[in-house]
Amino acid sequence: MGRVNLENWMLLLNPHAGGGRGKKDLEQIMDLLQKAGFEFELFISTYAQHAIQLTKNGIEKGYRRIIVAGGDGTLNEVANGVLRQTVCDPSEILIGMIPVGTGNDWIRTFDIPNDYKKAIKRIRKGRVFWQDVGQIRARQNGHQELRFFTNMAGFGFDALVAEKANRLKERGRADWFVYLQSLVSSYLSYKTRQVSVVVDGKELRDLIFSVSVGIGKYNGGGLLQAPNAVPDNGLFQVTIIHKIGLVGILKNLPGLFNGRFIKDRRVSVLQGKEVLVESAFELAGEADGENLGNHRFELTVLPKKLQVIVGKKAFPKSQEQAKSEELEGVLLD
Ligand SMILES: Nc1ncnc2c1ncn2[C@@H]1O[C@H](COP(=O)(O)OP(=O)(O)OP(=O)(O)O)[C@@H](O)[C@H]1O
Repeated sequence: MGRVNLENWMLLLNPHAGGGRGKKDLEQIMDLLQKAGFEFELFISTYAQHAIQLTKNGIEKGYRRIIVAGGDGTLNEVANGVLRQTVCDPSEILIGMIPVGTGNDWIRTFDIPNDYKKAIKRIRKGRVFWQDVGQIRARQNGHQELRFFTNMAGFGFDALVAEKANRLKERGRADWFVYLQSLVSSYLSYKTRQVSVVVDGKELRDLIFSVSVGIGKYNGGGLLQAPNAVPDNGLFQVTIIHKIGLVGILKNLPGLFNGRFIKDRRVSVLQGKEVLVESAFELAGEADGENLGNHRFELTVLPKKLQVIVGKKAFPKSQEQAKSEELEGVLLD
């Protein structure tokens, strides 16, 4: 027996996710959801950022439960739709995730399996978590952009890798090597910049290779860039990699997969509610793998802003989580 209410879901699918896997697997996903007893209406994104508008439309129609079938970028757009709409309080919306993407980094922190059937089982179980959301104000070509993110934002090298990976994805590539290839080619073209990072008022100014600001722990298709991030503690984990050479990067590669790289002397780890990343030079930025901005980024954490369905092993049970589970009743029968 499922614990979640199975009626009135919107299924928002990105056909482009996972290099076209969304389109290819649409029938299979719908079939599995029907077999699991879900009643849903299908919404398909037809262009980049369309899922923001589709989410707003669905909420206007009365939907309060959303299944996202896509990758981190699709979840990002849905979160932006939920937080920008004005019909209801965002806390009324429940989000479940079926991973169809390439990197699928959000699910790694939140214990959602890659297998569709198992992911749907998790949604049926309906274990609710109130996750923090990042708000980012970026300046690009003189105008301000406002974007929310659910997993991680990256600046400098990180963002260049995301930019190159997105270009490869646009050409239909969706394997893990997309990130590896982007990593290598980014290194060859990247210039370390003088960057100022201000975390809760304290400034660090240095030649910086990359800055990651995490709510979740993983980025770039499984790299543990913010190993100590706790997604409901109201704090970003900020990982700064200072100037580093190729030998240093290669030495730290295994550590990027298990989080040990943060012990390197060229790495600083900070925590805070507000982060400002700024450079006089062009500095690439990304949030949940989507590119944005190029000079100045203001980030603010919005504590426990989004209600998502997670797996049991998402993290050790904190007091906050126990409290959030009490609130589950709101969305149950
Ligand atoms: N119909 C569409 N055609 C082209 N692009 C689309 C369409 N619908 C959505 N998009 C765009 O697809 C991009 C990639 O989506 P998403 O991030 O979900 O998948 P992914 O990149 O394969 O996975 P991940 O981010 O987990 O690596 C998003 O930037 C989104 O704006």
